Amino acid sequence: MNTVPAAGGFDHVPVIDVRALVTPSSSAAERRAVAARIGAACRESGFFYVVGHGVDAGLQARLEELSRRFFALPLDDKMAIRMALGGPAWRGFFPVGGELTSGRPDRKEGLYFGTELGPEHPLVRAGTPLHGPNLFPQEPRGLREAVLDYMAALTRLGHALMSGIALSLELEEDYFAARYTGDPLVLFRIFNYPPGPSTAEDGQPVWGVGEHTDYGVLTILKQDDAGGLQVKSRAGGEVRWVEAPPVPGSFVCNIGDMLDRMTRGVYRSTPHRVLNRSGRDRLSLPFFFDPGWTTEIHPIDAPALHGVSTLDDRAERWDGQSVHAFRGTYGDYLLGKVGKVFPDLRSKVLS
Ligand SMILES: O=C(O)CCC(=O)C(=O)O
Ligand SMILES: [Fe+2]
Repeated sequence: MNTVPAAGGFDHVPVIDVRALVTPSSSAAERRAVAARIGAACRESGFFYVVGHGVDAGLQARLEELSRRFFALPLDDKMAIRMALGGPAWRGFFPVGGELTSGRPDRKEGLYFGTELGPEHPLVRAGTPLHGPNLFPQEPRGLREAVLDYMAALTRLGHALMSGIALSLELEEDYFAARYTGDPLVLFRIFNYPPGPSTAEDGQPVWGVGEHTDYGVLTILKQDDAGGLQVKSRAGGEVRWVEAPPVPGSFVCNIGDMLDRMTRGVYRSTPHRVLNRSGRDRLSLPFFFDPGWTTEIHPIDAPALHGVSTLDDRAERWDGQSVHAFRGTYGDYLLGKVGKVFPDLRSKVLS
């Protein structure tokens, strides 16, 4: 039996043109060629940029401008939609220091959104955490429409990229849609990372976001031109933090814990972190395209993965846990994580 090769290092995040995956008239060979590049990136670093994705540049510019105007509002105005008011739907604003990674406050403020669901939706009626209506601010006008349009566009892109990931594993293109992401759990955040000293009084670095992995299958991130996203590369025992600098017109994609679990560690959920050294605000918009809440996560029986045995990486992981030990639904996994990042809100979500 083969084993997963010891993780080699990498020195950059590749840029992949995914036009063939978002163009219905593309040929099977064109789609497979893109998929092969995605597969190589997923095995090597778990990170890749996408260009040629077809998401409207005007919509992106509008959303970025409105987001900056929101964060420039007085704190009291922003707190009018604070997360405590979103209840179990887990939506709204949190101020700088309000979110923790590995127990330490991140230097970022943000807005949480998700698929807009009304009170009649069965999962909302059942009181399912992280499902419900969004909290939109009064000001700036138009943010609501921009967020909803952007989530719809990125959901389409998420489906297209998952079909490429399926092809890269020699699976049918709709493998993930048929089992996990047909009705995806979509979480969308808009973050502002204010500038500030890079060390705290206790000498510890002040991260915009501390080292972590993402929880689901695929994250699609829009970042502005400030830079500061770093990806962990490990060659032998040596750790190196590789920058993922801004690439105009691109999104940064990365694999989450659930795809790592499904592929027995072959597609890597790679740790990353943010350090804003630009001296100005950094805006970033991560979009999480994840398995449906009630879907059970299983290792994939793919020809491309036959003979691979599961890598136990718990000693290396930021949270000291192995995703490969996990049994259950994506909802179970996510609930175990979210309580740790917002301890104050945990009782509201878990009750
Ligand atoms: O803001 C970024 O560049 C990364 C954010 C991130 O890693 C996350 O929200 O999971
Ligand atoms: Fe992340």
